[in-house]
Amino acid sequence: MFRAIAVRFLSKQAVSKVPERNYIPRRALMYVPGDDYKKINKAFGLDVDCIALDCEDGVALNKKDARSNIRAVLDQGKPQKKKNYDFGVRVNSIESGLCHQDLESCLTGRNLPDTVLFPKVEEGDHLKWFADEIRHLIKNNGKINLIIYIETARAFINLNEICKTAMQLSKRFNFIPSALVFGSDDFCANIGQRIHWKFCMHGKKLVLVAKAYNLQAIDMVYIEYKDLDGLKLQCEQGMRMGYTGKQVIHPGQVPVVQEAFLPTKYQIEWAEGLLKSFEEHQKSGKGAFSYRGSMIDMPTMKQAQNIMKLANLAE
Ligand SMILES: CC(C)(COP(=O)(O)OP(=O)(O)OC[C@H]1O[C@@H](n2cnc3c(N)ncnc32)[C@H](O)[C@@H]1OP(=O)(O)O)[C@@H](O)C(=O)NCCC(=O)NCCSC(=O)C[C@H](O)C(=O)O
Ligand SMILES: [Mg+2]
Repeated sequence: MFRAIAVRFLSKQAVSKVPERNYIPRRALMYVPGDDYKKINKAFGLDVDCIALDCEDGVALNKKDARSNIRAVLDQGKPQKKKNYDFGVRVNSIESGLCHQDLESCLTGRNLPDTVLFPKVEEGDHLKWFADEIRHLIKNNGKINLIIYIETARAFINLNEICKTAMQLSKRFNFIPSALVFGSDDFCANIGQRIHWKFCMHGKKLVLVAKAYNLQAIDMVYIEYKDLDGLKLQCEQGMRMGYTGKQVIHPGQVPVVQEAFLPTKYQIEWAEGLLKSFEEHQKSGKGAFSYRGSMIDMPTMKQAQNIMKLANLAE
């Protein structure tokens, strides 16, 4: 009796451990240097899922007052576009000594950004620091999404602990963990390498852990920004690994990435047909059946649902 109650209690705990979240599309996550008004205005005219005004690496060390520009942009209110988009601010890392000033500037004005992008997170304690900061800074029950950057060897070693801490803290503090980003450029610098195409193993680990915690996984930046064929190829590789989006640094990259992280017409047609067929077979009492030469059952049906969900959300 006691065991049955304990099992029921534990399984309830396990189920509620990783919450479902509202899905905010972030196929292209576009950086815009926060000190550059011209680029900021340009970005607001683009059809892009996520705009991240940057205080960190896209901004020179002697221009770190970018945070004041960003505050001014936030105070004017989020520019409205035909389609909603995620409006974020990437602050500097804790280690830089600039993070507190960035957060103070960007989170205490008239309007909050939708999302804070938090670079170079290496351990759970970094998130405790962050949670404590925003507890003091954000007023009136405001809440933000949090995107966590994984870009050092230590971060990869501590990945599970980082996500677990984020989940636990989010129950008590005013942020919602939304995504992990693979900061491959910083990762290369951290481990003393130059070329990052070979780091699939780490990229896969990031996807795996992100999915375990219902987080989006956002892939590496492609710095050869004029090579759109190479970008497309890398998007496809990332998508096949399970990434849901990619970092972008130039307007020319946006349409390629936005398109690449959508299901193709063929996939949508396949999924629609499969779902219809699945329903009919369920009614006639068949769990498994044949569809266009493949065996279909519950997991394949869920894959088809994922495709349709993505297609509908990004419309
Ligand atoms: C890479 C760039 C420095 C190139 O800039 P530029 O020479 O100005 O490019 P173009 O002349 O081709 O630009 C054409 C027009 O587009 C505007 N533009 C360019 N980039 C952006 C942008 N990011 N956002 C908005 N608008 C942009 C130009 O102003 C031109 O406008 P117009 O004259 O009206 O036609 C530049 O693209 C750039 O600075 N990109 C951002 C760099 C950046 O943010 N880097 C850091 C992020 S990457 C990262 O952090 C990776 C991760 O952390 C890791 O560790 O891996
Ligand atoms: Mg980085």
